[in-house]
Amino acid sequence: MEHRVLRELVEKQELVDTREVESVIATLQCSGQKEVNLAVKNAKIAFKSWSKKSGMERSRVLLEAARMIKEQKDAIATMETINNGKSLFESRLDVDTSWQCLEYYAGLAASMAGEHVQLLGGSFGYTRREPLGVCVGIGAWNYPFQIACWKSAPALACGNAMIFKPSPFTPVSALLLAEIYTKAGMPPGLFNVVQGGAATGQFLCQHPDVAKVSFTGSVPTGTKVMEMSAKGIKPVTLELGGKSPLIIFSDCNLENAVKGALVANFLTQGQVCCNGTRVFVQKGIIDAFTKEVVEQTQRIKIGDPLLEDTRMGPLINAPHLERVLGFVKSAKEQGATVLYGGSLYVPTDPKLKHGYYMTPCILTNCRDDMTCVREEIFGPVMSILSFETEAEVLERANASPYGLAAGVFTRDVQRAHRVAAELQVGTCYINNYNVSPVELPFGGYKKSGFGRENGRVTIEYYSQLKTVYVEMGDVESPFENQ
Ligand SMILES: NC(=O)C1=CN([C@@H]2O[C@H](COP(=O)(O)OP(=O)(O)OC[C@H]3O[C@@H](n4cnc5c(N)ncnc54)[C@H](O)[C@@H]3O)[C@@H](O)[C@H]2O)C=CC1
Ligand SMILES: NCCCC(=O)O
Repeated sequence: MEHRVLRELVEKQELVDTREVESVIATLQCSGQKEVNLAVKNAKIAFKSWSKKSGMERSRVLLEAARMIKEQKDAIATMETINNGKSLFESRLDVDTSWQCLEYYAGLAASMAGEHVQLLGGSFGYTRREPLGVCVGIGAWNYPFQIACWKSAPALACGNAMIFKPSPFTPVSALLLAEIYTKAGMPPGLFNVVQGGAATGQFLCQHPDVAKVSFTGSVPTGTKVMEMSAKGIKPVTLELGGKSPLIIFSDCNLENAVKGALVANFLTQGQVCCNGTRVFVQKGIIDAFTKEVVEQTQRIKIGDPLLEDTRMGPLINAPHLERVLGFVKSAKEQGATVLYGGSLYVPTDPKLKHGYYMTPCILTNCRDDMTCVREEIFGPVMSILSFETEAEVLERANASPYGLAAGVFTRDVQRAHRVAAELQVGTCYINNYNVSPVELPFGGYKKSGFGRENGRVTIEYYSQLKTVYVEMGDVESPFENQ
């Protein structure tokens, strides 16, 4: 189905049938080498005119696109829910952080500047911050629209062109973004969407005219993307997986800590890279905390994600559901206690009965060496671990190959900052979790990747610095009068 048609159906609310489990919402063709070459060729042409525009001109187009996204928020969110399965409530939040990202980089587009340096004898130098060229964005399936915006907004603001490949599991919403960008005034070809899986991704990474790759996905695929990019000496941004710790001290505000733990584990059915799935709770409050967490988790409304009061929809697909349930099974085998959930969920609505639903899971009696505590599950499974001292919990929290995020709940302000400084992670939340204001950089340490999305610093990842030396005197040559 052509995407314009799909969007019109959403606007007219004629997509009711997509609530039928396993119904086809769109059929799209994979892009092969030929289509990738064409996309790169068109992007190169568009780059020529776009990169010559002033920052203010680029800013106006991005602001118009942000306005259109805001205006079409409900239609885009509905599409995203159909695309991914997350609740409509959450899709709306994703659309908000998407237009906010465009607005933010529109604001920075005109401020891209170099510096002026005075040198001996009146000579001077200056630097110019210049775009890279044709950038590639490769996205995961958990935040399809948001990832497309978080990658394209800074790239385009800096004067680059972008070719974006969404995950083949969620191919639709990036197309809406392409339409919006074009209507907002971007030259055709400046933001291209190509569809496909690993092969298409490889064509993109290996293309000699691609200047940079920004990737969101798993560590094994990120490794391959980096290898391919290394062959072409291309810079990469890697937003990879995680197994983040959430540390709850006994002096915390318990009510907030419980809410934080749910937000850290159950958004988007737990399929969030930065989730705080290793929940370390200080011994004195572990019983009170666990009781309240279980009570609140039991109340999460699971079901049709298009309904206003649903907070948990289905997982992305059947193999992934099986994989997540497999982690729960192995946790039990290794001695963990399933205090709540962790099983297949069959909604009462007969249309949903074959959906990929599961109940959110709380595991206790966990040890650091268990698979559920060491490996990224990417599903709604929270492991609760007990600790006694700050030094002990820091050592255990950092004992992971990942370093995407962490959280700490405490009323002791000095401890909060001390712990944040010691945690080996790219983002640390104090007394909250999983809030992603676009003004703040987001990205990982260790195997969770490098480079950043959002924040002012991302301008540096989508531009390069040229130094210009200006001689105000004569050339002094060592070869003169020899
Ligand atoms: N740090 C972050 O910001 C985020 C990280 N993730 C991580 O992503 C994973 C889940 O997402 P998935 O889509 O399953 O990851 P994935 O690594 O399987 O796929 C990600 C993207 O790479 C493409 N791809 C697959 N093989 C490729 C290859 N050889 N060359 C180039 N591209 C290729 C896929 O088609 C998809 O678009 C989890 O591990 C999660 O932690 C997910 C979202 C955000
Ligand atoms: N809004 C949080 C982004 C995290 C992720 O892409 O998984």
